[in-house]
Amino acid sequence: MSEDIKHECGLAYIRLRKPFSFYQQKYGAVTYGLNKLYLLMEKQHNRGQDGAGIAAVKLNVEPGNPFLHRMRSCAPQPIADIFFKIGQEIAELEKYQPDIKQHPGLMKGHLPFLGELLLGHLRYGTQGKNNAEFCHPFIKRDLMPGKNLALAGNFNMVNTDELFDLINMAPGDFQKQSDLAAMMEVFHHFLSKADEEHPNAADIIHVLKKATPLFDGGYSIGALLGNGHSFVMRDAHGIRPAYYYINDEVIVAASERAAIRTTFNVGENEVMELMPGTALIVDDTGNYRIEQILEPKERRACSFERIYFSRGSDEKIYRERIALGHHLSQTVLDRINYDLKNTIFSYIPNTAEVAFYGLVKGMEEYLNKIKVERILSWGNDFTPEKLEEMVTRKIRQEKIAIKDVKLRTFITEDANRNEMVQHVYDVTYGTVRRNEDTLVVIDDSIVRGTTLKESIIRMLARLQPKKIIVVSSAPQIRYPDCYGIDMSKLGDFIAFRAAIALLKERNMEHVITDIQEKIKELQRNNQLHTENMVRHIYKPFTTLEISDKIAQLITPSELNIDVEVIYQTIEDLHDSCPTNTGDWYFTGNYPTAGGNRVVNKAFLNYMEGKNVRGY
Ligand SMILES: NC(=O)CC[C@H](N)C(=O)O
Repeated sequence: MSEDIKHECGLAYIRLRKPFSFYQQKYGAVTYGLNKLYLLMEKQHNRGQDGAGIAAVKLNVEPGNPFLHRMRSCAPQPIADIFFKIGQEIAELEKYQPDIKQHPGLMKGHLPFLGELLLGHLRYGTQGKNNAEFCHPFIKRDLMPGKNLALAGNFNMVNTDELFDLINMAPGDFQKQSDLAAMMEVFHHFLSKADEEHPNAADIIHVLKKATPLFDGGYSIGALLGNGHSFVMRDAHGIRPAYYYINDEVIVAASERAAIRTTFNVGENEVMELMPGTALIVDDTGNYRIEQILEPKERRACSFERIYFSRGSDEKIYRERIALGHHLSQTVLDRINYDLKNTIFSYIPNTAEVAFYGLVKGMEEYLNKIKVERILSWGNDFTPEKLEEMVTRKIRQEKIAIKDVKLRTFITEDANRNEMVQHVYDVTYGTVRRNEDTLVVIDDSIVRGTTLKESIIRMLARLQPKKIIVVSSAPQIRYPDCYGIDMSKLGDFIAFRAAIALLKERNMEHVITDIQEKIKELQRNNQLHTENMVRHIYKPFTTLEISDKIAQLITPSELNIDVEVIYQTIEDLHDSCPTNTGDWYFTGNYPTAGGNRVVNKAFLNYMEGKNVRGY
């Protein structure tokens, strides 16, 4: 990936079903649960690097003793920071009682985070600031254990303000900025009512059925209650991912299947997908149920999870990324006029590597077909040399682009800055034959196109290829995300800028102002949610015209080199990733009503020069 899309948040939930002595005896570690939580979080660290947090609830604590603990960190390595602190606490205990780890009961009493219920979170903020205060889990304390709540999730709400209104609450300055705060208040509102009806035994299903219909957004959330109950739930469209694994000893849930597999060393089919609209609910005795809370709606699981966010070590995701690359091979062959001798294939490190293998596989299939055809056409007319030359022909693949460590340039604003910025990537010299070879490089998506322009294209041009073709394994990103990816400003998207540039070139600027007027009218009538007006910006053009404009925009003006861009088609995306059909950032088809509101608002913000998110 040439530029950071702020990923998704990551969720990690563990419920220990046995007493601590069990884990101490079986695994020699009273901290078994915490160790697993650490692994489960670390294996998903790609999902959020603004900060991390954990919460723990202890079961059967004597009244008067604390049972809910939480720690959050925004340190550069937040997960390590949290668990290092816990390690220090253990070391401190051992200083005075060297064999305390042999006494599970004592450990539980002394170590705050040694709880049977554990919740971990990795954050990339989509609302509020990126400091520790906004890191999950949020907690709500109460004298009644059943009204204590720790909440964390991977989500973005598009109706944060409305949520406070719906429960008749005036949010404070901090709360206003946070969708998690809004969600917390909604849950707590219904939880408190239910707790009053059934003290310390609120019916979670009832609470979820009351609270979740109010949420407009994509979400997977985890919660611990002070009385030892807990749940994990996923939105009705399945926009955000959630998986779980259950055995006699533990109940586990996380955002990524591969993280659970690795942490608990279990098979693909042992880890289940938490289906859209359902909740995994665990009571204070460790019994669980999967309950359909919301009627499942059309499945629109986020396709970016497969293209880029989730780790490619998942066996299905790996195959899907291969398919993404493979689907592009025919278009690439056409573009290079089937001239494989003079074409070099490469990729932008590191996430595009798997799609690259898929692309190369497609090329190999073509080459093998040609080899067979040629050899057959020779009949008996060949020499060993001729045959050898033919069978040893290969697709030329090189590691050309190299991602360097982040260059924190000390020069920020002067002319030298561009010179510095281009060194974010480097190239391998001596791979390309000057003015003869075409370079094909695949990336998983192009959002702003700035890194491509400022660094990658400039660097690749130093090798003096005849042509550079940039291939994107994702389709054109045309519309903002509002369900958990921090990609919300229209003016940032190179596809949007290309469409605007084309409108201007062709004297069609009236389209832009017409749309603005129509959106304003919708706004006046409270109808912003009814239609995605930004679609009309792209309508006059074919996808190819926009791709060509993008190619121009990412070519630095001083470079005298031919640059082309090829994008994945929507159809091939769906064919490659059949279970994750969520594609609103490519098509503008938002699964929830709030989506249209966000995209229309994003357009107004763009027109008014406001650099703020559309939700
Ligand atoms: N990426 C996410 O899932 C973000 C979660 C939440 N909206 C926050 O900003 O904290």
